[in-house]
Amino acid sequence: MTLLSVAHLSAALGGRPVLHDISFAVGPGELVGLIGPNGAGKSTLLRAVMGLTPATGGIVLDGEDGRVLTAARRALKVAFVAQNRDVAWAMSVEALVALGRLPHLPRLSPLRAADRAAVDAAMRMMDIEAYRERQATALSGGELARVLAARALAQETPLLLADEPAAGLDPAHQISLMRTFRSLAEQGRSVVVSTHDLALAARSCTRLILLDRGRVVADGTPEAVVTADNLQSVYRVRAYFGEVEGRMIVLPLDLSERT
Ligand SMILES: Nc1ncnc2c1ncn2[C@@H]1O[C@H](COP(=O)(O)OP(=O)(O)OP(=O)(O)O)[C@@H](O)[C@H]1O
Repeated sequence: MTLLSVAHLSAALGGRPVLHDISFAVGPGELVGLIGPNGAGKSTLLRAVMGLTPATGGIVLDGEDGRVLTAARRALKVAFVAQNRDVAWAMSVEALVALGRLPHLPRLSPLRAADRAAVDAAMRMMDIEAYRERQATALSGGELARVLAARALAQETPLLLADEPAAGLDPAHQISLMRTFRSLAEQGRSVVVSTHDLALAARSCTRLILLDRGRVVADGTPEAVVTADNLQSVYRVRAYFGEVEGRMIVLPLDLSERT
């Protein structure tokens, strides 16, 4: 069983090929880290899965053809935390998080008890209850990032895609975000999260997909993907590798001297 399946996906932006023949499937229980250098195609891939960027190839979301899903139906299957954190309107944090419930509500209906519970739970998970009444446009970068993640969590979809959601978060909130994602996966959902934090990805994710210049160059366990060779050939860095509490540690140290 898969919640997301991508087959031979290719995309071009501004007339330039950006994704080349990408195929993978993600099943319930997986927390997949999407890694790769700047410009590798991580955002384009996530946006293509969401139907926000034109692409060729197959996309199946929770058993339905992603190419023909209506926006309303898609919103019941997949939530998206975008890299762009612009908020257009000065609304309260609580109202913004509650937008995540719209796909579940009949048109113009007020929130029901279950919707309020989902909003409260999402705010608790992202530690933003103290900002409930604050204007979303008057938060710090990391606070706003947690609010936007909470909106996606409130959507309670089987599949969650998040584009660099940990960027700008302090260490405690980064760890707690990844714990939340891990716990969603353990409940049988699928999460795909892009990040540049190789250490966090290696520690938290059940699987990593490494993109380079629009192609999948490695896909497997963190130990199989975050290797000295891959860091050298894809990121051009050398790193320290270790293990603490049974989990992998990786710390980029310097630019690679090998060519
Ligand atoms: N609107 C656009 N028009 C043309 N090229 C684009 C456009 N948006 C992105 N690109 C190019 O597509 C490639 C993939 O970009 P993408 O944003 O998917 O990479 P990324 O892996 O998410 O990068 P980053 O880690 O820097 O966020 C890059 O080379 C980028 O310059």
